[in-house]
Amino acid sequence: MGSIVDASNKEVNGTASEKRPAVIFVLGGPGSGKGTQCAYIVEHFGYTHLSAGDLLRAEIKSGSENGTMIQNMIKEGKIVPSEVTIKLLQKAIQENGNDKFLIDGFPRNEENRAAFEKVTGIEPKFVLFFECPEEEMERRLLGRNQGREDDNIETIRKRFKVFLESSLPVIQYYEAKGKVRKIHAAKPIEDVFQEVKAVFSPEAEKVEA
Ligand SMILES: Nc1ncnc2c1ncn2[C@@H]1O[C@H](COP(=O)(O)OP(=O)(O)OP(=O)(O)O)[C@@H](O)[C@H]1O
Ligand SMILES: Nc1ccn([C@@H]2O[C@H](COP(=O)(O)O)[C@@H](O)[C@H]2O)c(=O)n1
Ligand SMILES: [Mg+2]
Repeated sequence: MGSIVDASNKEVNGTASEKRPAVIFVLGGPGSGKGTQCAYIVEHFGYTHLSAGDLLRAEIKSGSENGTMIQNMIKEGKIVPSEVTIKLLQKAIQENGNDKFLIDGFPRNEENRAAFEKVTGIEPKFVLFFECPEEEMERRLLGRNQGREDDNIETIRKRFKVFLESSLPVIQYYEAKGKVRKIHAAKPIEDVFQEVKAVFSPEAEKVEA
């Protein structure tokens, strides 16, 4: 697996057109537990986890020409132009041998969603949506302690606003298509994973097919 095809299934990168990878979008507010649960899904169900935020942070560290722009956007809780994020996701998919991916924190707005679909022709199998109250997400982010420049109260409030205004409409778009699998995320990590596991069980996946 590895090459990316456009919507007409023509080759875009890599070798001749191959089957598109299976993609699950993992969405939810900042601090809802997306990364934490993705790590468990990887362990139990063999997916590869790609976090859009992690890819953008790695791009800053790499000294790329886009680094300063990305850093400023992240500090302000803003959404980086789709072109930049999609290139990073495409590269990560291409470089990986797996054929099934969890794409965490993407699409973050309508522009992300439409551009990804247009460029890759990939429709998500389903969307995992971690629903969590803001007060709980705020508590988690302020206690995360991973040295993230956006885990301060000022930026957290901006991220919540962007989530409500730009990301929720994307979830509603997929809801209308019957693709959203909602998870109640304001529970202990293990309890959340029990709910996640049910979505990934072979029986549940059969219904998706
Ligand atoms: N169910 C939970 N209960 C309590 N704490 C949790 C739970 N899930 C995750 N956490 C903790 O909350 C913090 C945020 O979790 P995580 O990084 O998984 O969230 P996220 O949705 O990926 O956030 P972001 O959008 O900012 O990347 C971490 O410190 C994590 O250990
Ligand atoms: N599709 C995306 C995803 C993320 N960003 C930027 O990165 C920040 C951190 O994202 P996390 O998922 O790790 O919380 C986010 O606030 C955005 O600034 C983006 O632009 N586009
Ligand atoms: Mg995360």
